[in-house]
Amino acid sequence: MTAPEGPLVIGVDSSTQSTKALVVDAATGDVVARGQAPHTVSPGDRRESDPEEWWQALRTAVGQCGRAASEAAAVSVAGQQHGLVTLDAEGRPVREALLWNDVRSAPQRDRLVAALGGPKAWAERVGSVPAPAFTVTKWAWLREHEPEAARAATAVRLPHDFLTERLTGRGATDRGDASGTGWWSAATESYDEEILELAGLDPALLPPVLGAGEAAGTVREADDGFLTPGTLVATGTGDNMAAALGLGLVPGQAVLSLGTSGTVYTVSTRRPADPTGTVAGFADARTGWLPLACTLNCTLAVDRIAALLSRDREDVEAGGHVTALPFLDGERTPHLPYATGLLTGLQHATTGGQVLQAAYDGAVFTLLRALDLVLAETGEGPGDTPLLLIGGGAKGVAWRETVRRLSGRAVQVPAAGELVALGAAAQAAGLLLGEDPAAVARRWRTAEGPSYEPVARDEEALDRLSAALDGAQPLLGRRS
Ligand SMILES: Nc1ncnc2c1ncn2[C@@H]1O[C@H](COP(=O)(O)OP(=O)(O)O)[C@@H](O)[C@H]1O
Ligand SMILES: O=C(CO)[C@@H](O)[C@H](O)COP(=O)(O)O
Repeated sequence: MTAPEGPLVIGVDSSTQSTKALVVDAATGDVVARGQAPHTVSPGDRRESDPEEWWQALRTAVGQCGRAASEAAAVSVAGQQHGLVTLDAEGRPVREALLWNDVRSAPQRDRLVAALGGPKAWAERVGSVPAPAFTVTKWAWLREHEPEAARAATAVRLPHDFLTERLTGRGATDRGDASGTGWWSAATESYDEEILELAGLDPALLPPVLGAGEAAGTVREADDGFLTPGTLVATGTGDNMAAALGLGLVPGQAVLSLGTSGTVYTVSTRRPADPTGTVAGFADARTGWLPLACTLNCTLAVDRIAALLSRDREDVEAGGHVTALPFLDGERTPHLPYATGLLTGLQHATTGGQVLQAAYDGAVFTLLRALDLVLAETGEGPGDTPLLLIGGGAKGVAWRETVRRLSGRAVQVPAAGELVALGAAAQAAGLLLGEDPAAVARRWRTAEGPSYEPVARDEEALDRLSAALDGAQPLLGRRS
């Protein structure tokens, strides 16, 4: 390997299933070392993970990068959004973190939405109508179901700022991830005291929200050698905000990310405020906005259906009229927290491969429907640049071909696979070099990769999926 041209920086992606770490040459964007360590998520209706495991996974993944990691001059941590981390006075988790895909807080969500005056009030004030994913609903759930745990919390954090604090010893968060809590107002760009009061959360438990380009601190002495004490630590951000940075995204470009969650988003200079709640009006990790829609059932749901059918995930077949809405664990987009999966149109002639293809179609359909609304929030047209396909699923041919067939758009798959970790690395490089991190990523050419021409949109499948969703609303919306 050639010697790096510039200083080294570390980008960390602490997402739902694993932590990934990259050591990157800040001058060229070349990845000089990488590491990865898995996370455990509790099964059943709980979606919880131990923050201590994230910390150990971060140490393992960075440790796998070897000497390059200890030579790095700056580091940044991006994390799965929304998770509720509660800490005691010693900085230890009071209990496991409640994750973004845990829908048990749906009743608390409904009560909070009503208490502030309904969806429109939330959209105008916070930028988003909270889904049960949002941290504020999880805090309300905790206070109701485990009041002793809520009382024991002396600090409330998001996943990425918990990890950043472990590195620096100082609490801090950023506007991007703060915008997914539900208690940060997009209108005033500050914590909303009325909402905190409604949720029963003392603002003193929250970290300061740092501005774009500020440092969270430096790696503290106590950290026994896996990073060099004094290394600069950037604010970090939510994983979707980091991927937007990592792609150097500009208004007019749209992203479809296929991971544990499915997300569609773009960046915008206009502050989003969608009262239907489909589009979350997140802040980005700079000074702009990140209108985004998120589904709960993406790669894991389709992989589960492949496993039920005993098929490889690529073993799909075209044809037939089977329709699947793979809402295995409730769904966020559309807002159907109590939904379960639906299969309709099965016939004697239906094959297993067609059922699997139907699951892909169902997962992609909900994302593409939401993408139209995401783009509408920017006030600009749909744009004619290719749809950027990222996340673990972007490696799959079945995913890519389903997106092409149901979108009718050109699709580009960035060759750089780890856009969240790269975005965090770009943030670290931006801090170190005094540059805009998105400009750093554009200089690194992270979005480049094979492009696939548009194909005719499969209107028949889209109509069938729309009809199935509309027809099944009463069934899918019911609380069992
Ligand atoms: N070669 C592949 N083809 C299709 N899907 C893949 C491939 N490799 C990984 N995946 C999918 O990627 C998912 C993980 O994506 P990732 O973006 O890393 O998740 P997260 O960030 O939510 O932890 C897995 O659930 C798996 O289904
Ligand atoms: O809740 C959201 C976005 O609002 C999710 O996108 C989470 O941020 C989790 O991301 P992955 O682990 O699937 O990347």
